Amino acid sequence: MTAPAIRIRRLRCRFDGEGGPVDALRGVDLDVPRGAFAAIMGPSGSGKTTLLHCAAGLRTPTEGTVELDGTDLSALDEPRLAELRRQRIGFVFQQFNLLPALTAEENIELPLRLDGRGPDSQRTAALLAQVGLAQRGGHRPGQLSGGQQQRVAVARALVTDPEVVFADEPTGALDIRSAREVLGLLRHLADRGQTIVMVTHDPVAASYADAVLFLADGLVVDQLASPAAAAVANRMAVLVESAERAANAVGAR
Ligand SMILES: Nc1ncnc2c1ncn2[C@@H]1O[C@H](COP(=O)(O)OP(=O)(O)OP(=O)(O)O)[C@@H](O)[C@H]1O
Repeated sequence: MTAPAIRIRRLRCRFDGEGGPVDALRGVDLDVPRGAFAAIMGPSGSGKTTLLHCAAGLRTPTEGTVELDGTDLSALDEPRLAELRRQRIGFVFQQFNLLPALTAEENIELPLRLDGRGPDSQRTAALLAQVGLAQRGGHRPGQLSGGQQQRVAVARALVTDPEVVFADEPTGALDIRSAREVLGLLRHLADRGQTIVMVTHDPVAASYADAVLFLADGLVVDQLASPAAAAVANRMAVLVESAERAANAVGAR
């Protein structure tokens, strides 16, 4: 049996908050098979971003393990971890994070340059075509719509042919139509074998994934396979209500 793209075991992450320690993750187990599109949802503060950052090697967990295609991230020193992030992981951010002075082509090629590799103009052109922007390579981010900028960011995340693309609220800054375009693109990439892990607050966005993982208070509390948006919204409503009840109970003490 081949290793899953991501294998997480007993993951804990504790922060030193102003009011004392905060347990953002309290023992998360998770497998993401290769070529799967997984969505992570949960009430505000449930640990979604912390989980994404630990899985992507951006944050060192307090306890537990993260394996990327069999590589244990905790066994790597910081230079090797940075190399793994550059070569084996793609990241898509809510605010696109494109460099405004660079063209779409130059933004897409940036991860290769940062890794000491020369750009490959054929690959850049193929990626631009794949995200539906074949004619826009010479445009700067300011000359593109939000949806087009996010599609450039997706192409940039793919340029190193990463094992996993992590997306943190990739449609959070987009209008409905652009959001659907970006989600359709992510779905298409997953159908072609790209592993994707996406944090989202939007049940419709989650419905594009193969499975949704629900977090509450630092724990995985539920999963839905082949999720329909209405079922995701119902599950989230219950989780948000119980998180609010718990917060009120703490406040009343
Ligand atoms: N750097 C930090 N220092 C202290 N506490 C933190 C830090 N980062 C996150 N936390 C706390 O850890 C918990 C989980 O945060 P996290 O950002 O992972 O949640 P989230 O589910 O992504 O929330 P949201 O949906 O609001 O973005 C929260 O209680 C948060 O306040």
